[in-house]
Amino acid sequence: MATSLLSVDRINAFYGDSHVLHDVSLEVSSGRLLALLGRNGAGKSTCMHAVVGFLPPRSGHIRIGERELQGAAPEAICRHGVGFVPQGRRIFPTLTVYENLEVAARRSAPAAGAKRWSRQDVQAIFPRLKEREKQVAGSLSGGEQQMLAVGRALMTNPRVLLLDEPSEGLAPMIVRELGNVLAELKKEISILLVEQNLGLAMKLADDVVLLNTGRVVFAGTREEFEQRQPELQRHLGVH
Ligand SMILES: Nc1ncnc2c1ncn2[C@@H]1O[C@H](COP(=O)(O)OP(=O)(O)OP(=O)(O)O)[C@@H](O)[C@H]1O
Repeated sequence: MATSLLSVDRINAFYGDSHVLHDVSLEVSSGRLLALLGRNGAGKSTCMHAVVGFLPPRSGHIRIGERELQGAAPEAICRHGVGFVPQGRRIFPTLTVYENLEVAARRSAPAAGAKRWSRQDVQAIFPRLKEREKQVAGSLSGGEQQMLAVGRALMTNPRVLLLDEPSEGLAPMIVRELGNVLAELKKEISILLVEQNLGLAMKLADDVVLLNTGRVVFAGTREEFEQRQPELQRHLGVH
């Protein structure tokens, strides 16, 4: 049986008085990719923001391995091995690809169980980033910028990688290319993926959690999800 790496256990999160996540639980197992699905506004990004410490939940637990993350600051959560690629790819547009990767590098020892990533390791997964090494990041295509954003997160030596809608705004051909490199990447690291593109999510997912208005309406393997897809379709956006 796969061992749990990132565990989100019955969290409740609020924006002011607005209760957005209701007893949400999920487990990212070691070596697996979990796709977190749901319509616009279902609470997927909020769930990621809860994990990385931007919106600490009011109740529940978040653990990586044995370590409790609930209540920890975002820097500490990152140091304990949670890498985050937010929606909209935060890269430094005026720095080169090389510089973007190097400034993200963590010099301290990786968290227990994490790999130390070098720029060369990242470029082996994303050969485009080798070809474009000297180019300023702002001049890259959308797909390349997304790869760079993922590469920057890898340079922090995460144990688990959180990707928030990596395909957003990319042309279908580029999404296919991104899907191929993410398929390679998932051999190296456990991933929590938020994705509106169901085709991409199904190509990559081992496990699926489906949210509707901040509540889990399905949790299981991709195969179980696909079997129940006709009845679950109403909880998905039209993509
Ligand atoms: N900063 C905020 N302040 C108040 N409410 C917010 C804030 N951010 C999100 N919400 C609300 O929280 C709920 C969940 O939003 P969230 O962004 O997590 O959904 P999502 O599933 O990621 O959707 P999307 O695909 O549109 O990003 C929505 O009702 C949204 O309007």
